[in-house]
Amino acid sequence: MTKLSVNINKIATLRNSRGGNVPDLLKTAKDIQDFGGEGITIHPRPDERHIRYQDARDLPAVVYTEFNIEGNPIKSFIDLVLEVKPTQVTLVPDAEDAITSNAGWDTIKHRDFLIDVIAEFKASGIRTSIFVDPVAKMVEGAAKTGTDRIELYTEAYASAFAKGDKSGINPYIEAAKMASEAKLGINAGHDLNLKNTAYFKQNIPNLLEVSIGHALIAESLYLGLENVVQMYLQRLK
Ligand SMILES: CC(=O)[C@@H](O)[C@H](O)COP(=O)(O)O
Ligand SMILES: NCC(=O)COP(=O)(O)O
Repeated sequence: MTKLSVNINKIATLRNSRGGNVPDLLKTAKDIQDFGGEGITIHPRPDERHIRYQDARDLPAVVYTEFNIEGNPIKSFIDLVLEVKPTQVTLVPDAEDAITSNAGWDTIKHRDFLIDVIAEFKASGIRTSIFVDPVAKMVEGAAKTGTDRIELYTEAYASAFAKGDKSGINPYIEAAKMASEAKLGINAGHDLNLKNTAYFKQNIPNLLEVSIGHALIAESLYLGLENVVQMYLQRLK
């Protein structure tokens, strides 16, 4: 069983673009779960361009499924996660100015740092996951950090799939096998969408969770557009 955790960063992007509270992030999180979503993911970035730290504090009041907070474990992020105590924290090594996450951890270079941070989160009862590329050495390194899970960074798979190249799944199959042997749980995310998610799931049997945001929100716009245009036309008759 693979859980769908919906990343709501883009709802916050839209809200912040106008000030005010439209769309309402908390209501959206509640509705997503009422519609069957099995988790809510947020990725507060240091510049708070979409999710604000206050959103992370407010969301537990409405999140009744799994709450996953992703981010680079700088001090303010660590303090926030320890205060909010989500179900899971996913550590992502992104630079402050990155447009989006663009690489997994070097789990060899940063092993000691990861060991310390992961121990701190686990001592607070928070499940840990670390974002990694599907590279054998990085999965091996992850297993030595004490993390509960890894999140496989799926951008390379998604980009190959979009070009019709299904062999992009192969490194993920190998990485997932290694992770399972090392008793690591497997999550995945980044650029998954309605076209490429089923094939990924079919090939990664132990996939515990996917977090999907950018495409899911864009697809929701496309799939809802006809209905809403028609509703406006009704009001203008
Ligand atoms: C960790 C990851 O894969 C990202 O996809 C991220 O959570 C999305 O962040 P943005 O919404 O800021 O692009
Ligand atoms: N961890 C990945 C995530 O939360 C969403 O990534 P994306 O679907 O916005 O690319």
